[in-house]
Amino acid sequence: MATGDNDAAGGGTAIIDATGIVKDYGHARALHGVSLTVAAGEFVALVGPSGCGKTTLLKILAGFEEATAGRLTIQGRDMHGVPAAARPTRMVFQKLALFPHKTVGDNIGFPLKLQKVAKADATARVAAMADLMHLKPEYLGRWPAQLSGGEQQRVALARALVSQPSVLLLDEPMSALDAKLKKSLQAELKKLHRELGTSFVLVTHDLEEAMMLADRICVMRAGRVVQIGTPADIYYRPVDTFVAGFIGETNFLPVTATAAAGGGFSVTSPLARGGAATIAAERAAPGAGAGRAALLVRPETIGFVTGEPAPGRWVLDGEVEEYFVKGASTQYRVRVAGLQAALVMDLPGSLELPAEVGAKVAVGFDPAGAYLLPEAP
Ligand SMILES: Nc1ncnc2c1ncn2[C@@H]1O[C@H](COP(=O)(O)OP(=O)(O)OP(=O)(O)O)[C@@H](O)[C@H]1O
Repeated sequence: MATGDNDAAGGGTAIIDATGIVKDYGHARALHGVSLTVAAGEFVALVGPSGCGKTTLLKILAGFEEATAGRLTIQGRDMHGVPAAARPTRMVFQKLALFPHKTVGDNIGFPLKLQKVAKADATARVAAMADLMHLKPEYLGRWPAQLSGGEQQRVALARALVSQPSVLLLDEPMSALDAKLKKSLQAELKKLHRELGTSFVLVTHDLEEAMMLADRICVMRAGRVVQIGTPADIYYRPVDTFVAGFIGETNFLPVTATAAAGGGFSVTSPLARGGAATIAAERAAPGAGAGRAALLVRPETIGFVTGEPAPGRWVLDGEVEEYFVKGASTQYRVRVAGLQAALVMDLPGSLELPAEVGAKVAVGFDPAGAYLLPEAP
């Protein structure tokens, strides 16, 4: 779907409806009119380069920052002037904000104490939440410093969830964890989301994490939303070279496009052998038009060509610049004359390497399976 497609996934009821959110810090504009809806029970990830405004947007949803302009409703209620504590949202920060001098149990139960929940009820809810987060009962009497980093992050999650918020806002909650712990907490987070039916909005730098966890990904750039869509939309149907390049390493082949019947395009490239190729209308971004354009060719769709290429394939000649054995796959970088960046290819991993550094090679792909984008600005 194109830019501005903010409809909640699956047409569910919007729990968060943010329209035209502007945020100025002094004279600097951090958000330039951002619109986002989040459906009840949906998991949305906010991604984008450092400083693009992800955390600012999350803080506005949480009530830790007030928007300069725009309208925010949560559960149909206008949030203007509503303090964080009175919103049906809870936020988990990148840096743990656990109280060091309260026990783990008191940390988790703190929101219930504020809500003046009866002690027996609160104790039961803290125990249930600790259990859900795989925190052993004996941990409840410890100090936060006596738990590991991953366990502390689970305490922070338990504290955010104990008061049963409708929306959980997560600001890079896993960025401080090592790779293995991160993987296990990601799996737990996904399971938790499924079990609780709470809406999650996650800010992350980790694109794989966003692809794995989110129902929809919102890609931001310089205070604006560039595209909102399912992980498959964002990966296979990016609106431009920025989104395509941001979500995974990829290739852009300069092409010349002319309009073809049925809304598609006929494309040619001076760098490729194989003649004009037809790109169907559904394989062209809404902004792509006749003239100079970029063909998005994902690394996993390119292979070495030996002998006669299959009909319809485009073939480029080049030289192996580098390769990386990654286990399940091997990445090759092939220098092609006339192409700015080396062509990146991901081949299935194998014991025998198909080519060494410096080898003259031919690589090929099916242009009809590529995706046409407007030329990079
Ligand atoms: N309290 C503040 N005062 C002034 N400027 C701020 C403040 N908070 C953020 N900014 C600026 O607003 C812009 C957006 O910041 P924000 O933290 O929302 O970005 P981000 O996308 O979350 O970045 P990162 O991925 O690095 O965390 C940045 O240019 C930042 O310097």
